[in-house]
Amino acid sequence: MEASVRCPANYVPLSPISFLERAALVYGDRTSVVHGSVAYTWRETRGRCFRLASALARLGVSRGDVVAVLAPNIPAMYELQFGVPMAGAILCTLNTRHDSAMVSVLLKHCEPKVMFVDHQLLEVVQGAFKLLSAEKVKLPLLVMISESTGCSSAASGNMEYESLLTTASPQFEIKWPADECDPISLNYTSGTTSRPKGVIYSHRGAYLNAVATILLNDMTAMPVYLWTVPMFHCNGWCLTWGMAAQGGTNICVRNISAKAIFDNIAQHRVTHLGGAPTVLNMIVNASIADQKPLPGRINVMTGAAPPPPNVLFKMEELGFHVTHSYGLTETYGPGTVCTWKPEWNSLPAEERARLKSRQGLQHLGLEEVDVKDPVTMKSVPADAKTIGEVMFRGNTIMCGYYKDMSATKEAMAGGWFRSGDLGVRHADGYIQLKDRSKDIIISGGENISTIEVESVLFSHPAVLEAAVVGRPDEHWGETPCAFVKLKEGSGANAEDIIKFCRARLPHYMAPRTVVFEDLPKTSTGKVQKFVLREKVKAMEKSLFKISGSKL
Ligand SMILES: Nc1ncnc2c1ncn2[C@@H]1O[C@H](COP(=O)(O)OP(=O)(O)OP(=O)(O)O)[C@@H](O)[C@H]1O
Repeated sequence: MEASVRCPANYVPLSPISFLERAALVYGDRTSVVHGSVAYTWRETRGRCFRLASALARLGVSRGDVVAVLAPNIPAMYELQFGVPMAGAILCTLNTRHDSAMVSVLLKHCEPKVMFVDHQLLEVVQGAFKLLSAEKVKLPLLVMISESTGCSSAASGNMEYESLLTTASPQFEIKWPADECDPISLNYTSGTTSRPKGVIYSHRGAYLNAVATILLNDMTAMPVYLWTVPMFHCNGWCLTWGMAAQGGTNICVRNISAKAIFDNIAQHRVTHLGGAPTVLNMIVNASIADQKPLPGRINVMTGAAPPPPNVLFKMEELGFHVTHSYGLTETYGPGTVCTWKPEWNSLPAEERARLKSRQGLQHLGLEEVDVKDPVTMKSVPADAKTIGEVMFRGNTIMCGYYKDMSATKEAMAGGWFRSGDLGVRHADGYIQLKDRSKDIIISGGENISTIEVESVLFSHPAVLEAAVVGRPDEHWGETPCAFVKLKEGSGANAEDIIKFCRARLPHYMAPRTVVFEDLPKTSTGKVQKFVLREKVKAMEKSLFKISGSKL
């Protein structure tokens, strides 16, 4: 329209760096980060991030460079989420469970200029550097993060985080993104189904997803957030930035256990936390000695894997308010939310848990989530039965896979981001995941949702954890094979478990084989089903098979 202008007065590229600037003004004296006996205010956190950015500039980091970090949820890890983008650089947070070989592969791919490493993970990085040196790959500058503040690590010959901050200038001019679509971070996928892919996030997407995640979490101002989600995973589902937006307090914990969760909730009067269903499972199976009464309302956001209804039910029994969200690294973490409707409160508890285990609809940052036939691109009918691929479209979809244009184009073909997840749509519009396309079992021409079978297994009183994969079968193609970890002291056998499932599922969906053992998981709480499938093949002859059982 005439006289409508775009100028600095009415247009500023979106960036979550602005959350920190505002937090230091609005919440300056309030506690920003707590880790053991260490605590900072928002003014101090901003000051430390300035020093970090100016130290990075002194080390030669400039716009567009990658800075990597391998560290658990500690204050330095939080500060890097702001300090690195303030220097104009791109933060690459690596998974703390990776070994030297995987770290070396990822470092070779992302070519960081500087690498920060927690002192407990130094050996992993040293191993990775050795491998890179053997390949004559240029190594990044290494900065070690020590446990105690201000200590020097001259002995190891590396720079040290606190010393770097102490000697850095507190003055720094933030290198704001020239364009809001400039990259802010590089996140590798969990590697559940294949080799991790490098997902590029923009300042704009990070800003929008942080705001959407705050809203879906019911986060009002000044929440107290317990960090049970790794900050390396999708920048802590974008809440590293979101906590600054709301002037919250970040409670950092190096190692997560049920005891640590209950202790920190009580000590800091935690209002929010998040976690994959494995974390929820840890909470509901906590020993009586580890449990403590909840000091008030606690909102828990779960996602990253399908939450079994039985686990949701037990969380509710303990008094937690769980919000279920679903997404991928490619959607900046949370992408949908199972928005809770007040009229559901009066339903029986099992029904409430069943409704909540659905993945819901897009959050505010996305335009649309749909379940489509991947070939015709037609939406499936909302009949809760027809399976299609879950696809997304909107402003919080990744910019692309780093250095992989063909994978980027393939993932976004047809104007939608293709998740590789299979789902259905219910009559009320909510979507529900049935499986990953790589995990679904096809038995005698019927699709078997491993998520559905696992939900039943989780409701068995003796089962602590369960995962189902297809076992090759000459006649049926595949039959379900359950890997089960039992609760301590419980004595269920394979026959009990198969009978239990047969009483609750169509016969063909019930496992025909049960293997008792620990489940291999990624550090983001997903079961590595490809490992289980390999085991099924390798153990083919020695597996327990219920004698005479027929589909
Ligand atoms: N709420 C949820 N319910 C069911 N599954 C979920 C939920 N949230 C996430 N997931 C699963 O996690 C996947 C996304 O995981 P992530 O991006 O961390 O990497 P990955 O897919 O596990 O790794 P890779 O792509 O390297 O195999 C989704 O595609 C989906 O299968």
